[in-house]
Amino acid sequence: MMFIRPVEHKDLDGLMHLAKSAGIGMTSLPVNEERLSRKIARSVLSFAGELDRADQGYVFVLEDGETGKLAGISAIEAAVGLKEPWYNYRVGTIVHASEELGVYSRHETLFLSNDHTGFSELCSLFLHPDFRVKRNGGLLSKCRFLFLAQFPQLFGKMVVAEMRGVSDEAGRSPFWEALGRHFFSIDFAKADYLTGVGQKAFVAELMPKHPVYVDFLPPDAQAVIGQTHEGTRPAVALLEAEGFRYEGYVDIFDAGPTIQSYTSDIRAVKESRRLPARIVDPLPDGDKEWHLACNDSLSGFRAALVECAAPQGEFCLTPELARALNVQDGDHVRCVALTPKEAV
Ligand SMILES: NC(=[NH2+])NCCC[C@H](N)C(=O)O
Repeated sequence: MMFIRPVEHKDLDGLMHLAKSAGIGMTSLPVNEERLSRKIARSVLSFAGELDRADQGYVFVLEDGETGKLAGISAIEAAVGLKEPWYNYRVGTIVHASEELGVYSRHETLFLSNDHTGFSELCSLFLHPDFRVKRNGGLLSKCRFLFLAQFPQLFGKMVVAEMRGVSDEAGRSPFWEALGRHFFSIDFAKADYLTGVGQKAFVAELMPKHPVYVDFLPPDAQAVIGQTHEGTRPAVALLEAEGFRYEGYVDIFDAGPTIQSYTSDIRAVKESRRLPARIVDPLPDGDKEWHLACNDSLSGFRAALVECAAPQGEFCLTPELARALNVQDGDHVRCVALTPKEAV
């Protein structure tokens, strides 16, 4: 059985293995033992409640219960931008009008913003290719919503996710070539890597200081503003089904969209319920659908998928599931249907 738990120090080898299969370009999972152990250590301290909000990052791993292998990773930053500025472009409007001359023109304009300061961020999702089957991606991504629902005090009122923007196979981003390139004089991949590993001072030093009129960018750069990289579209669809929306914020480097939702409006947060667990074997009959379930514990957090009938007043688990979630009969679990009803 596949289940989710917080990352632990013993997972370093497993993470290195995942990082190798992710290849370059996945900046949140560098093939670098030192960085990965730092990432683990920070998460372990976060789950233990020993860090300030500005430093907290929660990393989850998907474990194959039979083999003990790590199948994937996902994470939430508690609050971005509280130590260093967090940047986006807001795609806004400037109107130039002169009644006297009978001129009215409206210009899409990119404004550098720190508007997402203090928001929580979904990040670092990676599922090993061998495990890209059977709802594993959904479990890895959506377990974070049960965690948000269970521990709202740890997170911001809004959750954002930065989606990868358009670039070609060689990693060339039309938006970067049109804009960033002139100011940073390095490749997109290098700039992306540096911010990914937390070296961000150069952004403040080198970013253009004035709003950028979109009309003045070449057409291929204009065309990718707010557009998602092909490979990332399934992730966008999954988050949109949970209520995430594009609200006009894009990445400063590749202009990929940032999608966002009020934490309490996320479908899986809003619809999740806390119910007493009942351990039974077999599960009661009825029209079965997939549910996400998690236990009540912060440092011992566990989540898994259960195929069961819509729960009525209690949540029925097999002994095997109860072991995976580390719950006893009568403990509480939080649960929600995996897929929104309208998507079935
Ligand atoms: N694709 C990128 N690496 N963009 C730059 C980082 C953007 C991110 N919002 C930050 O401020 O850290």
